[in-house]
Amino acid sequence: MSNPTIRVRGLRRTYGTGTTAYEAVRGIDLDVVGGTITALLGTNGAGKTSAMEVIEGLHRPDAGSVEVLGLDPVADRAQVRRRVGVLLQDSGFAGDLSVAETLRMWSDLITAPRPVAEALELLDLTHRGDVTVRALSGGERRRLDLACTLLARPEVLLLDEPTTALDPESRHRVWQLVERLRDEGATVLLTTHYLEEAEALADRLEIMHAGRIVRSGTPAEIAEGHPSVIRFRTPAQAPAQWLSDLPLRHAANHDTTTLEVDDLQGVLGAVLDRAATHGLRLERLEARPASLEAVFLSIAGSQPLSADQPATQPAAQPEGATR
Ligand SMILES: Nc1ncnc2c1ncn2[C@@H]1O[C@H](COP(=O)(O)OP(=O)(O)OP(=O)(O)O)[C@@H](O)[C@H]1O
Repeated sequence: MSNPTIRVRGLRRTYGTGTTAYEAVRGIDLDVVGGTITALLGTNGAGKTSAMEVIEGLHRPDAGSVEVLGLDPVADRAQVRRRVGVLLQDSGFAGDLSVAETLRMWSDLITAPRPVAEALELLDLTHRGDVTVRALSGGERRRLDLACTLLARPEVLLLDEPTTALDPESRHRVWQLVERLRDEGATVLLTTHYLEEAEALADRLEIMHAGRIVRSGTPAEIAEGHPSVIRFRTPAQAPAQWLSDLPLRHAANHDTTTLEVDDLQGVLGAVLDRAATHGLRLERLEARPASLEAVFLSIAGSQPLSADQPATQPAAQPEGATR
């Protein structure tokens, strides 16, 4: 295999020093092959942004190494900047410039930029070109962020939560755009909290928990071995034990019947046959294959700390509050 476009080995990042030191990234290895999309997923506070910031060259690693396009993102910053597009979680724009002016200002800094009109069109912002940045919605501002990132036609895209704050339609469009850029040859590493999108669109997933990568692989490889789920409203007239001889991993039977199964098609067929035989209507019937959600629940429920970790931990935080 040729060298990966992004190569990370033994990456560690610590905040603070001495007794207040906290190691947010605890030795991760990561390869992103050229022309693919990798999604870095994780529980809240897992260390995704802390790792991305080192890969982006905003911080030096405390240990380990990062190479992007064979270059060191800090030491070779000037070369890396020309070839790598970075989308941070928050970026500052001058609120009183218009959308088109903002893009023109950025494009003046770039050799051979993508035309501003094309960048506006890619992010569905053409009709907002004359609006001041201050007047944009959160989702439009995020799209402007991404438009600025794409001006330089980067070979590598490092995107920290590109679809956060977007409505479902815009999210869908951004994912289509990211896929298209990948198909044109770009290499993409992104973080996201949207598991279904990552599952459907990323070539490879890396799941972080408590500073480490705990699962890696294609979406199918990662979901493998986790149960599929059949769910329906429990029919009032169902005879006792009508499903008890089916090969179920687990069954919960309250107002809603939830069956965890390995053979989704086989068990679903048997359930439908029996419902027909007993004249039962299965309201709100759903059948879902093994999903990342199940993997996530099993990771989030696992012990977060192991013996070799430092004793100092940050105070408990509300969901989503990382800084
Ligand atoms: N500047 C900082 N000083 C101290 N601790 C920090 C700092 N930034 C992040 N942390 C801690 O490092 C850990 C990892 O944070 P990070 O933002 O990298 O996680 P994340 O996976 O991106 O989380 P989320 O999905 O919630 O955005 C968290 O426990 C966070 O509180």
